[in-house]
Amino acid sequence: MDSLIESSDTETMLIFFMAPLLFLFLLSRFLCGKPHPPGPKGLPLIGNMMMKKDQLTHRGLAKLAKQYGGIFRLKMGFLNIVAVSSPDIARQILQVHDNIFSNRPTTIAIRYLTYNQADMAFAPYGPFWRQMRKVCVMRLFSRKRTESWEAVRLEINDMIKTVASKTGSAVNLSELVFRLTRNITFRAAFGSTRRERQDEFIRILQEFSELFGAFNIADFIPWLTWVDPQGLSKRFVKARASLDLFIDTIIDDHVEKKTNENGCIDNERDMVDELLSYYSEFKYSNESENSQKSITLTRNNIKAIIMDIMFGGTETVASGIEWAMSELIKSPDDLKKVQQELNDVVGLHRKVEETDFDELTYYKCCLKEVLRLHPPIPTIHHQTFEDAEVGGYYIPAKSSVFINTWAIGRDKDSWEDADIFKPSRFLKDGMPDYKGSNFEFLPFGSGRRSCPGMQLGFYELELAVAHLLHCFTWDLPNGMKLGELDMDDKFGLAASRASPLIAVPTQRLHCSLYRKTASPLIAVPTQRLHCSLYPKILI
Ligand code: HEM
Repeated sequence: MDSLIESSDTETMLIFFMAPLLFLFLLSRFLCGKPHPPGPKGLPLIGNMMMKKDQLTHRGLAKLAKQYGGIFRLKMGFLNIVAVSSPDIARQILQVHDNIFSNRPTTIAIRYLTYNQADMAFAPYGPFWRQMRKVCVMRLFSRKRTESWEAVRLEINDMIKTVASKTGSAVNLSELVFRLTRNITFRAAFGSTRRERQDEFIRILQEFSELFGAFNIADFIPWLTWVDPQGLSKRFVKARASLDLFIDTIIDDHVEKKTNENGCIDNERDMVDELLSYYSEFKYSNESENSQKSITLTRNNIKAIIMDIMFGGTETVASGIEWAMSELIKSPDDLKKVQQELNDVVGLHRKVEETDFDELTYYKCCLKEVLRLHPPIPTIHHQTFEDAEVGGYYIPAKSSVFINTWAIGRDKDSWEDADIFKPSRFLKDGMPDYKGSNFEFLPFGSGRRSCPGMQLGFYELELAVAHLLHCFTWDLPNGMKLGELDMDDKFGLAASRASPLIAVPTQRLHCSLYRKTASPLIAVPTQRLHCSLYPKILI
């Protein structure tokens, strides 16, 4: 009897809780009148969570798009995911309905490790994000901030010297370029000091990277957050504590330097100096958009922005350089054309300079082709503020939207021989550019949340690859044939090569051009003229 009462109680409870939800669901469908996008059928409650991990990568999603179309839906527990791989739907999301789709989805790891979205990349779309973006674009990534551009040149110089010392032997190019971009970002963010602590910082970044990528069931079934079944919380706390320890000492040093020197000397300013100046320059308030507004950055803001730069600007650029070298080594005709162009425009008696790029037409086509085939961030993640309608489908508020730029760059309707490396396609007039106005080519995204570091990132890519190709010719090691070069990618923060790129450099350009400082001129003087002609001036 008791159990009968209990079961009928449970049913009543279920009806009590479920009925309003069902009613709201039917009401929203009635009001909206549009169907959800198609997609694979899932199980009750968990939806498509049993899908294999690789089905959720850019390649897996592209496969599903062949079955369900350019927009489809996945249900992961309580989370609604919409995957897009059609240029036209991407345009509707990033341009036509940009205001509705400008939020970023977050996870428990992201929220904790960004000090509750105190950064720019994950800040909710709104006045705070706008201010943070203004600070970053105007003060950190601007072309006027010559220190960042100088950091790129200095570190590339060092990298070339390292390669020159290894000519004739196999070089792990992947490792080399990842070290290069980490060094550039570290120098731009913290200045040239503190190098001895760089390894410590890299270990912190690696732990952050693992935690960002870890599958956390509580992200999909929120009531499991309190249970923390995978025990991730302890790792989050430890990772953030080690970042606090690391950056707090750097911030303290900068504050001390500022106090001692009564402000920094302009050409010594690193990104931490720039951010510190926002302690006093602005005061942020939550007032309306048009009111007089200012921003004060807290230590947490500074730490979170520095991590944005480390994650946004390191693996992305390294992956671009690594793929450019891979594609060109695999395609000797294109490599020959690029090196001939470098000979014609630059010659072999000086280093390639930024001013040469306008004339390096074929080289620039190669870089665009690399970004088309291997966009470093292969899926861009956005989130809806409110219910929306796209492509005739209903997209509920708070859906995560994954724009598969990897699949879009290989879309057969937009690109001839879409899977083939063919830089010459970009020689034709009217070909899409990478800057965000062509939706069949979106390596830096488009619209409000597009990449603010595009100019700096492209400069690093352009300069590093040009130097590597101008100074050296590259061959595969141990007689490896071109067809044997593995071109698989792996899914992480950036879609880098699955296996490292190893190649053997042979010198083309004299590397004395890459000496850090010219060696001093030493000579022995013998007198010709009598020195009384140069009397000391008597005061
Ligand atoms: C080849 C190099 C790079 C590529 C391909 C790249 C690509 C991207 C993409 C696709 C996005 C997302 C756009 C969207 O959501 O619509 C993004 C955002 C972002 N990138 Fe980059 N990026 C590169 C270099 C950099 C560099 C050098 C930095 C900083 C130093 C940087 C900082 C950021 C930040 C902070 C965001 C978030 C912007 C926001 O949410 O408002 N990126 N990037």
